Amino acid sequence: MRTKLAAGNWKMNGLTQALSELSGMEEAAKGASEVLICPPFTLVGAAANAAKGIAIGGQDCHAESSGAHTGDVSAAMLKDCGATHVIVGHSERRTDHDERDEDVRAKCAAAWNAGLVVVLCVGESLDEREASNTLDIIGGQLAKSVPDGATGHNLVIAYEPIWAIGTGKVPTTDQIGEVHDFMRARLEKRFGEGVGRSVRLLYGGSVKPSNAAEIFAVSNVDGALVGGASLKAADFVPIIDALNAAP
Ligand SMILES: O=C[C@H](O)COP(=O)(O)O
Repeated sequence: MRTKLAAGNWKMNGLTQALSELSGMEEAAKGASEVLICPPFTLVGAAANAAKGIAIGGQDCHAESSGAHTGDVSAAMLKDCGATHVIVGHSERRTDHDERDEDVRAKCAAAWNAGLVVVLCVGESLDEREASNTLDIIGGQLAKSVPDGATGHNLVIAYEPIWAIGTGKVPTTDQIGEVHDFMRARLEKRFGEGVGRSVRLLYGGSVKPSNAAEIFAVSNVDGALVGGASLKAADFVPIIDALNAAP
């Protein structure tokens, strides 16, 4: 049985005052689902100290554990200040920082070396979907981005169609289910049924209180990676509640 996961990615949002939102999420986080918030680097340590019953993660890490990389943060540094998870391969990193699957793979391995759980993002562009290439793209990203050594404890995959991020556009539940079933099958084939069935698969892209329950009812959807609607407890709590109530 996979424990469901409600993950919030605050992206480049949040000053110190934003930490007050965490306390508003704590009651909902007592439910059956795990709750994870990934604030900007500047708030990771403070969030880890403040949060009760909520896991804290980074939004990226460097592939090396230390060295001359001005402005970067290593997985070991995230772990050291209280993070338990890290997002890697988000499409905004792939676009803004030209990250390729090989980079994502190296970051994932570095995070595992530091003892962090990785939330690894995959997803197709609108052009790729309209060309009916979605499953090829997702299959390629999974093959190239995920290192050997995955387990249900160290890896979470987030399917985030790029065209659905921050746009209010959401795939149909059939489209989400098709990709999630495909990812499950690919993970089972590569890592064996035991591991493949234990890796949690999140959906991300314009998840809101109004559509969360419908998305969480889709087969092989084990939770969500939520951007905008994770910034405020008033928006995120109904999503956590919907996940707690999901079949
Ligand atoms: O990491 C989160 C995703 O990019 C989704 O963002 P969004 O919920 O604002 O569409």
